[in-house]
Amino acid sequence: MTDTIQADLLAESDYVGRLYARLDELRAEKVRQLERTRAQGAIGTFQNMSERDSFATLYEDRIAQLDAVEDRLVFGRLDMAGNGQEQAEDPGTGSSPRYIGRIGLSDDELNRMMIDWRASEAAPFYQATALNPRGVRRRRHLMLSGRTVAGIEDDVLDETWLDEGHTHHGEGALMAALREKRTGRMGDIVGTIQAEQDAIIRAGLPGAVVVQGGPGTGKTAVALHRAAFLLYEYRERLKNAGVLIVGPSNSFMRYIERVLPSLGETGVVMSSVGELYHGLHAVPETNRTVARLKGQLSMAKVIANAVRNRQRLIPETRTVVVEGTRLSLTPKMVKNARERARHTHKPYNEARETFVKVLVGDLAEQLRRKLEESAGQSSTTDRSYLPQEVRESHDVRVALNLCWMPMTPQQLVAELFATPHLLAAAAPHLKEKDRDALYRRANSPFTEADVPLLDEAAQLLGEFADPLAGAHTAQYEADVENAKAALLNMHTMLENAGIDGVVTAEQVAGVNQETAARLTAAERAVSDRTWAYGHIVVDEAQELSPMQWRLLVRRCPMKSFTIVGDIAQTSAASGASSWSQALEPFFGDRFELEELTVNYRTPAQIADAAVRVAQAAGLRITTPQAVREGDWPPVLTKTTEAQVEATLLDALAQELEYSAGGLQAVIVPQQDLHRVRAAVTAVHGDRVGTGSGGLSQDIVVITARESKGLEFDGVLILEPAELVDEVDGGVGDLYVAMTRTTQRLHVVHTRQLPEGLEQ
Ligand SMILES: Nc1ncnc2c1ncn2[C@@H]1O[C@H](COP(=O)(O)OP(=O)(O)OP(=O)(O)O)[C@@H](O)[C@H]1O
Repeated sequence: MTDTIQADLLAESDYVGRLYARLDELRAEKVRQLERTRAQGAIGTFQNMSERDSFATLYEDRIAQLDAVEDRLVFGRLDMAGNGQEQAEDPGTGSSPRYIGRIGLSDDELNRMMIDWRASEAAPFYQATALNPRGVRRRRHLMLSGRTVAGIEDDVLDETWLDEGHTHHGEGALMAALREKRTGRMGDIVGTIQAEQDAIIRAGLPGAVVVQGGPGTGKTAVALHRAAFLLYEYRERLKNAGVLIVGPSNSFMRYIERVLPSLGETGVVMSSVGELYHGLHAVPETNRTVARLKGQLSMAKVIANAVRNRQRLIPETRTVVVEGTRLSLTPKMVKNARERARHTHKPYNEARETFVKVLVGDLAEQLRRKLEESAGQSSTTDRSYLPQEVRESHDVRVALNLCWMPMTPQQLVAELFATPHLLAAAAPHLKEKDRDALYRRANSPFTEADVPLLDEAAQLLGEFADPLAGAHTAQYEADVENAKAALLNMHTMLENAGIDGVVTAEQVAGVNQETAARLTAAERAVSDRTWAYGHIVVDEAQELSPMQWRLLVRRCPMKSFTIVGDIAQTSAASGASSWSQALEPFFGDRFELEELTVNYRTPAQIADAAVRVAQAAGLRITTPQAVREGDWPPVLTKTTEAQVEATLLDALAQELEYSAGGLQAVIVPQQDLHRVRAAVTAVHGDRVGTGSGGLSQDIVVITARESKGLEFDGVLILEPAELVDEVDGGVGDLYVAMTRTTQRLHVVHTRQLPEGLEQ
């Protein structure tokens, strides 16, 4: 190492040390503040306690944020043609540097020490080029090892600096980042964001931005960095509304979950499409016909019909007994009450209150007349208790419920698909064979395709509050019961101390509601189906059905979206075949289409094979330019049915040697998943995981569908022809599977290979 490099590494390490010292100081200060707040104890009024809790949460969040930015706190330095706004002059270069890092840092006197990568002053770090240097003389990447600078990469944009001796080059910060072993968790790319990516990340908040890009072009990375940017740039606007990030599966959400915290953002709501209906963990929909049918926009009408059909008339007069008096409930009375209830235009469960009120009033009037006739009393007698008697009559409850039963979305959807005549009435436009395909037992688990239908039903049904029952919600009643039990002990203590009656169970239950009001936007948003987000990021968006789009647009009425995906990777039966077709019903033509063109993940030799397979099958794809050639072409191993398992295990052993501690995926057809996982586990034990794997597991056995969005150092595919067959002959899943690797691809097959795979 030359003396200049050595000296620069030391000088930079010195500065970086000061940045970390500042981070430690801030952290210690917040820890002290938190301890002081907690030490105030659980005394004082509810308001004091609630303020104390709010401060404690604030400090805890800040400490978590400061902890999360520890790794590679700073990664860049810009030497600008001085404009008086920079940090203190560097005596070595005579320039005024800007350090770029994960968050902004200032010293005690408010002198800027490091700029947040999202600030506009940091933008030239990502955007400056030799042609348009934007005032940058030198861009420096700092590669950290712990808290010291282990490497420097320079990019000189001012040619007068080229001879100064203060420039260092290696393989490049980007290449070094791409060479790193995968951990099963996505990392941030904040130090090496490329210009075409940066332009998308920094696009404004309003409107919908669609990012189309082939495999490995950084769509997911860009989407997440954009979320972090928007939260920084539009903090005030997004603070209360929050940002929702939606991805295809739980393993994908686990794969990306650490990126935003590492960028200093913790308050984002993340959800797979199967979890979008609060409290429900929907399973994947494996029946492609069902997925296609339930994904169609016409399902909204089916659900609306199903709700309407639950408001029934009665064919003939029915007798109901109230306190021994026989009353008549006529078809006309029910029809009139239904009309009045529908006229309120309220959701089903809320409109039911009107329905019940009208009929209870009518029946109470009938009862009054009958009582007066039989007793011969005048109408001045107080009869105001009669409606209550009518409400409490068992007969009346049964009769009214039969006409207009209060319902949950789960009940409505489960009964709709389990009861052929209900479906026939709600979906007359469907062919009988399609309705038969949709049939399933009432207790079957809900699938991802049901999620938007449940959401639609919830929208139309509204809150469940039974006017035939008490005024409070079940949750409130439960809270009061809990509080009563908790207070019993306390009252004894207070009585002993000569005081009582200070708090009631109702007050304590009320505090629960206040607590709910103090939760962060993110926490409230998760549990509130009607929450309107300020921005939604959708990853693998090509897979969404029209009904899923409808749900998401409802969650963000401002239609501020970042939508990333690759049309060529569509495999869902109800997924998109073009962005305009998918988005037109919701956004019209009001969306910006951006394209990413460089594949950072898959080496060219393997990416080319994937492109050949896609093109041979007639898939229209954009072919991104791979940044690396790679050391290995795809390895193809043919075997027989009898030998397939042994061959696969041999191939895996070989690949594990190559990947040497990296993450290895075995991607198999759905039908072979359990068998292969068992066989691989028998040999490799608890090294074998599912989903994206984890730090302790370096072998992952999954289906092509599950591999969507993930990446591995090596990929071993079993029977590609089967991956094609299981999605009705589409090559989308095989294309996805082939492009998950950063290094090697090995294919084991007994059947003929799909066209294009062999060179
Ligand atoms: N600018 C960059 N610097 C360093 N690494 C990058 C950069 N851009 C992308 N990458 C890396 O390339 C890989 C692929 O990125 P990402 O998963 O975001 O791509 P994608 O377009 O979503 O892929 P796919 O559609 O195939 O799932 C990731 O490991 C990511 O960290």
